[in-house]
Amino acid sequence: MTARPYTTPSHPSGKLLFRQLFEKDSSTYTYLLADVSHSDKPAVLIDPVDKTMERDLSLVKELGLKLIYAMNTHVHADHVTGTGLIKSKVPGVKSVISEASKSKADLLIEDGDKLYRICFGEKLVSAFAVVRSTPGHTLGCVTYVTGDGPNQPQPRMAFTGDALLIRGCGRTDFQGGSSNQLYKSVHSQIFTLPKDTLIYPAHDYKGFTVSTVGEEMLYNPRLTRDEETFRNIMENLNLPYPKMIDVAVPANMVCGLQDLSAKPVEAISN
Ligand SMILES: N[C@@H](CCC(=O)N[C@@H](CSS)C(=O)NCC(=O)O)C(=O)O
Ligand SMILES: [Fe+2]
Repeated sequence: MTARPYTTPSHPSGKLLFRQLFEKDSSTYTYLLADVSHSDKPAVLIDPVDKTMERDLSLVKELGLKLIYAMNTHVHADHVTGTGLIKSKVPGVKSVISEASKSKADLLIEDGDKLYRICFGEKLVSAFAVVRSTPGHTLGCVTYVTGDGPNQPQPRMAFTGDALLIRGCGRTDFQGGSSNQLYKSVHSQIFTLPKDTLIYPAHDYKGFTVSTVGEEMLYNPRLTRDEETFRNIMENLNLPYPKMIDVAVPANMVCGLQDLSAKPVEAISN
């Protein structure tokens, strides 16, 4: 599977490489970010999917990047995360998820944490992303924000997982979901970001690729409403449960499949 050609521009800053990748069965977006201003080219994957792990790792290899983190925005219910398989293929990669998710991972992050790019041995140079806690779709949902602070690669991007979708939002009817909490999270943690912050969600079911905070504050049909109307909307979505929920949630509580007998990434053919 290849990336959608129209969704994979390089980042305009020239220093932060950016790719938006798509997994069609679950309509999931995976994001590849890399700091290409340094020869190590440290990189992270946000919300990789097990099915597209080989595609993603091939891209990392082709671009000469050094993958350091395989990050999850939350415990996904509709697909198995690729973070476990990635760890088994690329030694040294750390899996990341929130402490509040009650999952297992190498790094358990919480609100305000910064994920660093690491160059020159162990020297911490600059933050890749700052964590904002955005529960409501699940208890442990987080949003990763890049470019939020001085000397950070611009523009500012918010990887919102399922908390905020383009012209929509994540459902709140399982995994500790709460419409009141989601409403509060989006308004206090996402809509307070500068209006030109780019919104990159974990899913899209309508053909959208990117939005902005300002655009969603004006046009999101759910989150622009008052809290009671929002609760009514969420209580009446009547969505069927995700087909893979019984497989995906237990697997994702340990950051996905961990096939330790897998071949190293160098052995993956294109
Ligand atoms: N049909 C899909 C699952 C679709 C779904 O429930 N999507 C979730 C995000 S994945 S947990 C959601 O929150 N959707 C919100 C919406 O308004 O659609 C499947 O069977 O996998
Ligand atoms: Fe989800």
